[in-house]
Amino acid sequence: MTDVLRPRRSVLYLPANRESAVAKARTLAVDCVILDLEDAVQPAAKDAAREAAAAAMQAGGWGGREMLLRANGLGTAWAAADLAMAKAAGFGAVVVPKVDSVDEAARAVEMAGGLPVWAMIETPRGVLDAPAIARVPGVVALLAGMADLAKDLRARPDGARTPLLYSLSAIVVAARAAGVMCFDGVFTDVGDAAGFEAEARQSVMLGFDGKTLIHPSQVAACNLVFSPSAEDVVEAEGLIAAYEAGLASGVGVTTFRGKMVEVLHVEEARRVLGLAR
Ligand SMILES: CC(C)(COP(=O)(O)OP(=O)(O)OC[C@H]1O[C@@H](n2cnc3c(N)ncnc32)[C@H](O)[C@@H]1OP(=O)(O)O)[C@@H](O)C(=O)NCCC(=O)NCCSC(=O)C[C@H](O)C(=O)O
Ligand SMILES: [Mg+2]
Repeated sequence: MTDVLRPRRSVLYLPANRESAVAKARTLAVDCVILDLEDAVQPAAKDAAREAAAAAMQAGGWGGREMLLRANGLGTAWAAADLAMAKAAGFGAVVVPKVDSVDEAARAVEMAGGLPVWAMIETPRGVLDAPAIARVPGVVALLAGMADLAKDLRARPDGARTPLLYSLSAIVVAARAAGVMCFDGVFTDVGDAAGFEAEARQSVMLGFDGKTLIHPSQVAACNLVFSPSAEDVVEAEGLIAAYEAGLASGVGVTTFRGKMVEVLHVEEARRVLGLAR
């Protein structure tokens, strides 16, 4: 069972075998850490990286950060050992790349041995099957992999990610329909702070719960953009108070700051307050 009100704004990837990054991640204000064994680790280093990931977990020092392992794809020779280690070493969940179908999602859940699965949607087929993948019991989140997806689509994303918007929204719709979480893909230009912030704001607008990151410089902006602001909290409290005043006077619909308020707005306002807390 996943705690839906636990903030998961910033989800940082790092190569499991890069010692300086592992040490740095323990000091960063990230909500989730993904030790990567897949694309950030070259084939010859896979076994050593798996050992490094286990050692990093056993050494501790991760505080309240949620710890995930990104395993290699299920079709590889490394996946079974990756997932067995994740369970044995005490990771909180596993990220499974390139999940293409319901069958593959079900296999991931089985191989994860009870650990929650965050399924990566990063192939055209994965996008089309995302609604069914998200409903597989044991899958608790969809993770957008927009670099792989753009490659497979032969898309050339602009600053507004125009050719990817269909897929990004499809991932959010699939996740929300199934009641699981969803996280946006990475922004690869680590030197472009303004570009990162703009993309993170677009993630929020699309409905994602958080964003995956690749560099410490992206953490603070991500947390800020995905946190309810002080104004959001004041707005939510005012809206709930207005709705409750309406109920007390016998009406189920009222206005707040000139806009209609119904129970659905109150539900969203309560979610915002829960997150802010
Ligand atoms: C992108 C990087 C390769 C850049 O590396 P580098 O230029 O060496 O970074 P810096 O010199 O600026 O690093 C400064 C210090 O910060 C630490 N660091 C860097 N990145 C991280 C990180 N991700 N987490 C924690 N700490 C980090 C460095 O170790 C330096 O520390 P120190 O020496 O003590 O000062 C690099 O940032 C990187 O490797 N990022 C993560 C790459 C990764 O994990 N990729 C896989 C996931 S993304 C993906 O696969 C896409 C997806 O699947 C899709 O299809 O879209
Ligand atoms: Mg990928």
